[in-house]
Amino acid sequence: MGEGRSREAQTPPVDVVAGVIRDKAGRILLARRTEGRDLAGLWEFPGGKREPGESPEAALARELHEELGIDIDCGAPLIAVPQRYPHKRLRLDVRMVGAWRGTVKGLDGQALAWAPPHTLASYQMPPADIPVVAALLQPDRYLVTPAPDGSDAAWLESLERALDAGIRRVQLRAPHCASARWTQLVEAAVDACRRHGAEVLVNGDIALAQALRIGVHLRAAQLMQLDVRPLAEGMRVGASCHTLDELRRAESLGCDFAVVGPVADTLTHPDATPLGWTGFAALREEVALPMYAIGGMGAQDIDVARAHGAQGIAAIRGLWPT
Ligand SMILES: Nc1nc2c([nH]c(=O)n2[C@H]2C[C@H](O)[C@@H](COP(=O)(O)OP(=O)(O)OP(=O)(O)O)O2)c(=O)[nH]1
Ligand SMILES: [Mg+2]
Repeated sequence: MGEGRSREAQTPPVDVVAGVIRDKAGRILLARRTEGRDLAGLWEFPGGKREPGESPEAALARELHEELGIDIDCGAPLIAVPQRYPHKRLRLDVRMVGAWRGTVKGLDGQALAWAPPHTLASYQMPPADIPVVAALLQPDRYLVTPAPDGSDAAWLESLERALDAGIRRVQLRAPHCASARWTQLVEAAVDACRRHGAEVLVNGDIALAQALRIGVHLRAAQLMQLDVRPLAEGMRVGASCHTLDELRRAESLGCDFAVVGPVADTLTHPDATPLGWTGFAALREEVALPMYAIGGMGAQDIDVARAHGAQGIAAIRGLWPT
């Protein structure tokens, strides 16, 4: 890290607040940034800079009144994304908009689009918006399975209970499990996940992922040895990352998301120094990937994770029914 960079790291981020506005059909409003401003031509969630002393809620209401001519009730926080751009740092605080009144108009001459949620990824957006779109569309909990230490039936029963409890993204992982037994168990688990409409990735085994047409979750060392995305587009690729180099590789390979940690102390890696939320956010702002926080996490940590730009949390113990 050069001297210029470390000085820049100390400039405080610009506080931006933006809103997710939906119509009765569930479509989401996007605005196109006008010519002559930074990031011109890209689509964004309407909003703007917070003024000194202004609350995020008041700033969002003011911006949407000025830019769109509507009056809003500010709803729940969705995600707050720290992001570094070449000439500034940003914290993009995105709120769900509850009720709103008036007729939406592009008062700054900006183009507007009502996007059905599944089309959001087809709009060109600034880097900070990639985690925002993922927060709208993808699961906030990522279950990593523990090794089956008892019977296979008991392990499958726990998986089933996790799926019943609403888990919709699962990584099948069993570091010390013999391979024939594991392959059989993976097949049964994939079946259970499909029945529940949950997405499933297998840890490390690219060939098995291809054979079963499921996703793959890359280990950090494996990630660094790859030069191309190991599965076709449409098949999920996740990656475990601990450093900025690994995150940059995950981003350049076109991984769908990364898992980053340990954020807190964890029994899985007792010797690792936790990143803390500040360390997590510092990595977060350098890449435009959806990132799950892992290490001592449970469902109760999702809100704080989202406030630091995470997609949500990943966990073994914290999400596995006992
Ligand atoms: N509103 C909004 N801004 C975003 C998004 N994503 C993203 O990177 N940004 C960046 C672009 C800008 O650098 C910054 C927002 O500043 P802005 O220039 O739009 O602020 P503003 O509406 O107050 O307008 P201005 O009068 O200061 O030009 O945040 C997004 O989804 N919505
Ligand atoms: Mg604006």
